[in-house]
Amino acid sequence: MVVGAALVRDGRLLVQQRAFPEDVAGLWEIPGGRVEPGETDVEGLRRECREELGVDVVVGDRVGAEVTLPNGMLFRVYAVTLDGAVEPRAVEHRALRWVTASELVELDWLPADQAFLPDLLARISPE
Ligand SMILES: Nc1nc2c([nH]c(=O)n2[C@H]2C[C@H](O)[C@@H](COP(=O)(O)OP(=O)(O)OP(=O)(O)O)O2)c(=O)[nH]1
Repeated sequence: MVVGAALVRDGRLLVQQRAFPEDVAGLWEIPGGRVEPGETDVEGLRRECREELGVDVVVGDRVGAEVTLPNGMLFRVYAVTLDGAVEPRAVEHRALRWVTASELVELDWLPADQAFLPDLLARISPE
């Protein structure tokens, strides 16, 4: 299971640019990662947000449908909010951006993410 965070603030979604592995470096994704054995989705997503962004989050409702990744893993997205005043920073990634709806559709996304872009767009207030 892979979990992803849909973090929207002031009508913008937080996205991050992968630095590795080489075949996907430069592509954009939402924060998250693999759920470890013994973790719930919520625990895994909170851990990944601490590791990748250096922030605590509150995990809310599911966003969109589950997607099957090319490696066979399931990918689930959850709405999250920041828990505290710490600003997210790119710990493991090349860059972070808060994007509007029109910027979101222009990014080079990891291929699997195309499936839930409409659900992410629906979470961003119209410009
Ligand atoms: N975090 C994240 N992973 C995604 C997205 N879309 C997508 O296909 N993936 C895939 C890439 C990887 O195969 C898998 C999770 O990758 P990851 O590198 O973030 O997870 P992780 O931190 O647990 O990885 P690892 O270093 O332990 O291998 O999910 C996305 O939007 N966000």
